[in-house]
Amino acid sequence: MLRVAIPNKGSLAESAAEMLAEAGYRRRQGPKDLTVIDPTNEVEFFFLRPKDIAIYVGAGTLDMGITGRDLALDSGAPVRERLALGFGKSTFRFAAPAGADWKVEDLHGRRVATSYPRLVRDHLAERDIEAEVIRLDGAVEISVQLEVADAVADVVETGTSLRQHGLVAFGDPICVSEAVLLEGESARDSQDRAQLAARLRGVARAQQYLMLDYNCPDHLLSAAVALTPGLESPTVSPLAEERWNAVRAMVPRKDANSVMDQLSSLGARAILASDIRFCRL
Ligand SMILES: Nc1ncnc2c1ncn2[C@@H]1O[C@H](COP(=O)(O)OP(=O)(O)OP(=O)(O)O)[C@@H](O)[C@H]1O
Ligand SMILES: O=P(O)(O)OC[C@H]1O[C@H](OP(=O)(O)OP(=O)(O)O)[C@H](O)[C@@H]1O
Ligand SMILES: [Mg+2]
Repeated sequence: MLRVAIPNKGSLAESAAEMLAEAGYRRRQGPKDLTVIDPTNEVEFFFLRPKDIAIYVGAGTLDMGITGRDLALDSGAPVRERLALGFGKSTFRFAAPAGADWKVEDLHGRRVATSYPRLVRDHLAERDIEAEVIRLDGAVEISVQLEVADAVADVVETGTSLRQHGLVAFGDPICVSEAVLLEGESARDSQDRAQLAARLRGVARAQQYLMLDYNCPDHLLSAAVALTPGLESPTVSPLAEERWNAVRAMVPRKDANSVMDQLSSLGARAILASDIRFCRL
């Protein structure tokens, strides 16, 4: 039976559980359950702290795990990414009090507070910057105000937390992160690992697209098809109304509104977008 770690709480827990349920796996019954066996799919899930997941997978006691790329790197565990999952996106950045033009070199001889000490130490060491790294468990942004640090390195999603504490990010991102499916660095591939990865890929890819349906007269069809080429090519079927067609094509979710605007200006009608829940592409 494949043994898989997933986050039991925190930012990634809900989306990871949703994605696995969409992929056809069994959910846990209660929020305190630490394991669930899915006999149909022959998988046992372990609900662990996201920070610890790479350690279990790296040690080989669990076969695969879902956690953040930044957390996996910070753990130093011997793991590799099998698949990026497209949620839990964030950057991991240095930040310091607003009003000065901070550069990474300015951290030399200063104190940097973070919950990701290995990631920060490695990044600074690569640049020959000697700074004192102060490890905190959370609420890192307040540490400058409370004078235990001169700067921080923390997860930035919207940037609200930094702004609220008078901090500005500087330097290149230390890490661009998202949730990932991990496996041991030297793990041999197997059918059950491949199946979990393929199913999660099916959900992750589906979430990147929408299905567009619209009606279009013959004389606009080639222009409309150029706007919605689909993956291979769109499905075009005749409508009962003469010289009209129904067109169906997948479009990248991020482009969907702009494509719909363009189709509408072109003269397409009844333009509908719908979610694709999972797929095999
Ligand atoms: N807004 C966010 N805040 C924190 N982590 C985020 C955010 N967006 C994405 N993440 C990712 O979630 C992971 C951190 O999850 P984790 O559960 O450890 O922290 P948390 O959400 O701050 O929860 P807690 O502090 O309650 O344990 C990292 O991979 C991080 O990049
Ligand atoms: O850029 P933003 O959208 O503001 O999100 C990033 C913030 O959210 C997280 O904190 P969380 O609420 O998890 O608290 P913590 O720092 O105690 O973990 C993270 O550590 C940042 O502080
Ligand atoms: Mg946190």
